[in-house]
Amino acid sequence: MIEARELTKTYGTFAAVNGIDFQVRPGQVTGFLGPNGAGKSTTMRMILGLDLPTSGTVTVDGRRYQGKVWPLHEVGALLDARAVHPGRSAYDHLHSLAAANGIGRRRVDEVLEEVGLASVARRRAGGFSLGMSQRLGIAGALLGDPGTLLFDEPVNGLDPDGIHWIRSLMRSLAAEGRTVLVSSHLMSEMALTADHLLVIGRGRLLADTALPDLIERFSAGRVEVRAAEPQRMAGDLRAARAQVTLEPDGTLVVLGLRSRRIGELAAEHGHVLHQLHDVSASLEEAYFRLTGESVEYRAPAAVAA
Ligand SMILES: Nc1ncnc2c1ncn2[C@@H]1O[C@H](COP(=O)(O)OP(=O)(O)OP(=O)(O)O)[C@@H](O)[C@H]1O
Repeated sequence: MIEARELTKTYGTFAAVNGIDFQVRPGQVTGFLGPNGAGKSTTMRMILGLDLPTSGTVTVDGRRYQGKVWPLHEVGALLDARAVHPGRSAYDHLHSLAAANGIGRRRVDEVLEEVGLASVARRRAGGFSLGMSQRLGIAGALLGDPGTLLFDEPVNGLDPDGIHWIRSLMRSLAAEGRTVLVSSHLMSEMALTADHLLVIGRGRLLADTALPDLIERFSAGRVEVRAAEPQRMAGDLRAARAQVTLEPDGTLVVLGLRSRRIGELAAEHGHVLHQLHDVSASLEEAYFRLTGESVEYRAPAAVAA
């Protein structure tokens, strides 16, 4: 379990992380989401002890970082996949990490196999593609078989096969009872991987929620109706104080009445309905609405000529 209390990191007067509280529980994948510059990497660096909080605390399994980087058998992390000496082979890189942590050679072979790099283990890491570097970084995180794992943007540079692989890896690590925190700025990717979400924007926590609850929160009771007589149906719905929009394809988008009541109303007025369904927000939509105010770097809107 990772636990942050009032966690804050300031650079001069700028608060990159601004008094956030959260728990990352074992046995599930927790997605850490937010726009560029939201404070995800800074938070992860503080969890790992690579950066000290300006104030507040963060603990891993109830313990505070004690001035040394967490040993690999406690916390494994993928932060910057390119942070490998370019002249070293994948094997040598992992072996030196292993040796510094009292981990045997056999485990190096195991993780190389697990991440699919066994056949290129003797090649220079400097010649690796971004996807291969990501795999090497992940191998480093797994080396000590730790109970807590942090992955910063792990699918960067991976092809669809690689993306699928990393999703299953995260899920199986969580299923083994480990604590897994994965950062991303892509909601669509997290939708397929995470059980729980922490959403951050401008250094503040915007949501700490199970995935379905986030969707529910932004769905706002929108109902779509297709009726044999859309105009007459719209009139009857408006008379019942609903807000109704008639789309060009004849669909009525209704706000302010639940689908059950709309069905009853249709029966009362003798309408034939072809479709009646509650529209839930997509996760992407929920995310954009949640973070809309906190996007730091946005392309300027096109100026009309
Ligand atoms: N060493 C530093 N000195 C000054 N400002 C910093 C430093 N490190 C980070 N920041 C600022 O803190 C904010 C948060 O950065 P951080 O890298 O944590 O964001 P992020 O959510 O990981 O973004 P991204 O998705 O782009 O990686 C940014 O505005 C960044 O410019």
